[in-house]
Amino acid sequence: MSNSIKLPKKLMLLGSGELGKEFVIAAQRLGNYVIAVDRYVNAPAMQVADCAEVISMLSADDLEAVVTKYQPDLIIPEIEAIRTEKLLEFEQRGITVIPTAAATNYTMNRDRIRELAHKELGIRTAKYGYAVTLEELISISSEIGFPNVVKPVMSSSGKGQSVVANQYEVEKAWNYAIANSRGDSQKVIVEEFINFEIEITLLTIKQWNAPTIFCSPIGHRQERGDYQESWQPADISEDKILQSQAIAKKVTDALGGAGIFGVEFFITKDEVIFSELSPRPHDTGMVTLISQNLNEFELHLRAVLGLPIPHIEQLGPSASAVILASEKSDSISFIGVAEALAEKDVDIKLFGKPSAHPYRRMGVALAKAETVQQARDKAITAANKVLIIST
Ligand SMILES: Nc1ncnc2c1ncn2[C@@H]1O[C@H](COP(=O)(O)OP(=O)(O)OP(=O)(O)O)[C@@H](O)[C@H]1O
Ligand SMILES: NCC(=O)N[C@@H]1O[C@H](COP(=O)([O-])[O-])[C@@H](O)[C@H]1O
Ligand SMILES: [Mg+2]
Repeated sequence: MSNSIKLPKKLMLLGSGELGKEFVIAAQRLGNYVIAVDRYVNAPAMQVADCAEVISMLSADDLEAVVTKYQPDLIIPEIEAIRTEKLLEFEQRGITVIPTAAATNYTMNRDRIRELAHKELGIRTAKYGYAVTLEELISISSEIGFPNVVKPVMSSSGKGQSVVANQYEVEKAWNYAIANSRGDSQKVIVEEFINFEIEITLLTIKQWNAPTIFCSPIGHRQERGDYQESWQPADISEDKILQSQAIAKKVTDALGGAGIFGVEFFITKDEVIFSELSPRPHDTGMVTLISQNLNEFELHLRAVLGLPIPHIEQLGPSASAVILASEKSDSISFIGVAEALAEKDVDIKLFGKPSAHPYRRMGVALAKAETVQQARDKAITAANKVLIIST
């Protein structure tokens, strides 16, 4: 099989943030040619790619222009906000879209992936409903009960998401969701609030010509719907790992194609509840930059190129903690990196984003230790040492 794979390949990355940057590094190490595309100049992955293009990825015309210009072998989406109907057209023209054009379309809309998982595949999810007006949201919220979680169907990283404690907070949640919805979508999903013991990401690697394989589960903690820290391995029972693997296999088989998927679950005392998934490396999976022999970006690359993955090794208790900006700035420096790196088994990645705004993720601290708790403490301590200053 491997003899038939000819390198280098020409890869077009749609979205060039921190996840893309690590993917480009992995791709470059095998000599591939990468065109990094995003909506702004000097995005992290552009800094390490062969060339860069700044376009609106929601514009079919812009996508057509870059694809015509470069004629890539593969198109690799890195974010959700892409005109996915256009990807379908590229796929029909013979360009491989990762994992498939249909999968990117399913997962950019919370309602589409939810209907696939729950209605078509019969997978357990939180109770949910949809609303396109405030009146509908008021009515569906009282059916679902309180507390519940309201999210725009088109958003990511917690944008527009809020936990609603009672009926008096519904209007505020509606306004917040609509104001932070991607594109012109006016649809929100309201979900039963799951009081989970832990939430996990199960990195699931779907291969062209080999069985689906899994990484050890990653535990994580979120605030404002956005990831703050993650750790591996997550302490959950073997039985629940097998249940989550079975669900991840079912959903990723339905989506098809090849690549890594970050499949998110809520784990309660008795249940494994499917939440959502990314058809690409996952932010919480950045912990694999320190915790595995092959990180999630190298795994994604191997899977999409059809290269073998003979063995994934988990290297012991590990954690990641985010480095967030607190202010708006177009000119950024960091201090404290030396102090953070002075600790054994700590690493820092700064993404090189050209501008900051409150809560924007600018870097990540990684740590390994004897126990998961120690690794988490170490990663958080390191992240706190790094200070972002405007220059
Ligand atoms: N029904 C729910 N019950 C409890 N917590 C929830 C629920 N839905 C979401 N959350 C919390 O909010 C976080 C973000 O939600 P979700 O993953 O749906 O949003 P997202 O915007 O797609 O995030 P990302 O793009 O970073 O994965 C979850 O990881 C979880 O911590
Ligand atoms: N949860 C999805 C996620 O983490 N995506 C990552 O964040 C970047 C956008 O960052 P920005 O908003 O700071 O530009 C994306 O390009 C991707 O790398
Ligand atoms: Mg999520």
